[in-house]
Amino acid sequence: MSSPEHQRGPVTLRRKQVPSSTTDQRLLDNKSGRADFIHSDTWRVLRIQSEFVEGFGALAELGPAVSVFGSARTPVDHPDYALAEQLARALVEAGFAVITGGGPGTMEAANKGASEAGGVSVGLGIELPFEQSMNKWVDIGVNFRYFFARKTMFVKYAQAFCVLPGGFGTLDELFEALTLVQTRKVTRFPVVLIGTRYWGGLVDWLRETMLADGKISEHDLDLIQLTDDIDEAVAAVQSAESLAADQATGIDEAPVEA
Ligand SMILES: C/C(=C\CNc1ncnc2c1ncn2[C@@H]1O[C@H](COP(=O)(O)O)[C@@H](O)[C@H]1O)CO
Repeated sequence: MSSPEHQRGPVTLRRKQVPSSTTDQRLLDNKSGRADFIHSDTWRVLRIQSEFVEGFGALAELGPAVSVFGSARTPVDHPDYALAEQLARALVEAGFAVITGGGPGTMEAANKGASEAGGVSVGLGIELPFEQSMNKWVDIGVNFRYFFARKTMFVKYAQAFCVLPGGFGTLDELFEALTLVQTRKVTRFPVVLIGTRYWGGLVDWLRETMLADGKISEHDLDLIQLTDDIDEAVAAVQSAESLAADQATGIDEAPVEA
């Protein structure tokens, strides 16, 4: 007598592996009332997947865009707030949408500048342990539970990064971008630091300590541009197209370092 056989999608189950119920039956049964599965990694994978689906869906038709980073703590009356507004306005005038973290401070300023200039003002919000809402200048907002899904969007939908003075969050975003470009995980794109007084010390340290100690190459430092001038920042952003074209033709090729 042949043993019972059960097909579960591509999987064949025999003997003791044959289940006593069908997949549909298990799906529709809710008798146990248990809900702890929502805290399992398997369920989280689906939530993570849905963040990518929603993010890609919301931003797929965005067009050319620049991600603008900077401190969540910049007060409205701080010169950096005005600088971020001015930068976003100039980016919109140059034909770019502006993407921020959707929060307060510099993010709010950039969204305000972009929205008031009639451009597309995007906020990629993040769920935080304390109450936090998207700033009122965001016109397309997507909220994320997971930092890494959100960070993918900043890179995927931007032609360049502009980085205003900021803290840990800003540095994280800056160095993630630089690492992605350095390791050629993304096509080379401009990373513009705005604020020579604030960033100058960091750039000096990168050159005098990190480069001098052989932890990065001269070519890696060339990825960063430092300026106080908004027009210069926008021009650097606009160089993204020619950078991409150079890379496609191999002009920008530097040897991959071991
Ligand atoms: C701490 C405060 C608000 C936090 N709210 C944030 N909302 C959205 N995005 C944020 C927030 N805080 C950090 N980020 C991301 O990091 C960058 C700013 O971090 P920094 O440490 O302030 O430099 C920013 O670009 C965001 O993407 C205060 O109310």
